[in-house]
Amino acid sequence: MNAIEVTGLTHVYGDVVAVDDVGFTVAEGEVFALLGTNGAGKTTTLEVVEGFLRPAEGTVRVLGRDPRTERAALAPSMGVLPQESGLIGELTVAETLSLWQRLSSRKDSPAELMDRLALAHRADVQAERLSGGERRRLDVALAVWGRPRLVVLDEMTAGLDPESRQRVWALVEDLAATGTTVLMTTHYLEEAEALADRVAIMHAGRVRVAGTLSAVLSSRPARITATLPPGFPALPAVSGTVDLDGRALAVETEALQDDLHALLVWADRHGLRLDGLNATQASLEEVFLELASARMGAA
Ligand SMILES: Nc1ncnc2c1ncn2[C@@H]1O[C@H](COP(=O)(O)OP(=O)(O)OP(=O)(O)O)[C@@H](O)[C@H]1O
Repeated sequence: MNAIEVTGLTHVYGDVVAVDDVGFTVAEGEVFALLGTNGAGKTTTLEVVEGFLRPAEGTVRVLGRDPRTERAALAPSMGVLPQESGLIGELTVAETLSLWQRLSSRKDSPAELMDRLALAHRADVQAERLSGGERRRLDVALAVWGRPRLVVLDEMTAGLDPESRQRVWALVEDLAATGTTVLMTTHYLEEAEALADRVAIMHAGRVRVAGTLSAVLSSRPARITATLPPGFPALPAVSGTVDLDGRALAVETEALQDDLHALLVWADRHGLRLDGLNATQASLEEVFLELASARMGAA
């Protein structure tokens, strides 16, 4: 079953079309990352999924329910991390978690969560006195409280140092391993690479590319680079685009295996060494930047 089904979603603020005919599904137990440029419509999409916004058009089902009209019924199954912190400034970390213990129908261990998110030494500090990263970690603790069936995480590691980011990743990996569905946004592409089963890249309100990470990456040309030896003979025929700058060879290709094979056979036949030979798939960052710049240019 799909945990989330979004079809034809459009949302407008005044005359700004923030989300324009967006559709995607997230299977139960899947980690799905929405990526995109600033203002692409990610938070708006999440807020519709969370039931906070009524879309202008389209349908959204979350765990089989309408998140706007059935929010109360969904609450026990869904944890939400908004982009902006919603903590009560006067409450300490420990008080915040024990309040959650009383309010939530899900049970969890404040001590364990504080430990996992490196907040134990800050247990008696008021939320308003925490650092930005500590507040974010406390927000994350509330979102994952009691291992909900579904968590929606908007920029969960924004402003976190690398060690804290690793802790949050470990928490999300652990949730996913026990079957929680995760819908997340992030500006850190390595975060999507580390955690997500599938990604969708949004730009200007639309989903431009979606799929598994390997499908998204293989939709873009791969690259072979090498330094050719002095006086190298004529290059072999390859299907990709060859860029030769002196002895520096770069080939952009949709057929990485075939073109690499052709180059290696050619080098072998002529007894050549290809210094610094490197063959790589496009990175998520390349896909992202290419989409953003192409679409902006076209806009
Ligand atoms: N409350 C609002 N009123 C008017 N316009 C809004 C409002 N919230 C968002 N927008 C506009 O809607 C568009 C999408 O914004 P949204 O916050 O969904 O994007 P985002 O992808 O989450 O961006 P970011 O990565 O910067 O957080 C932007 O053009 C934004 O300026």
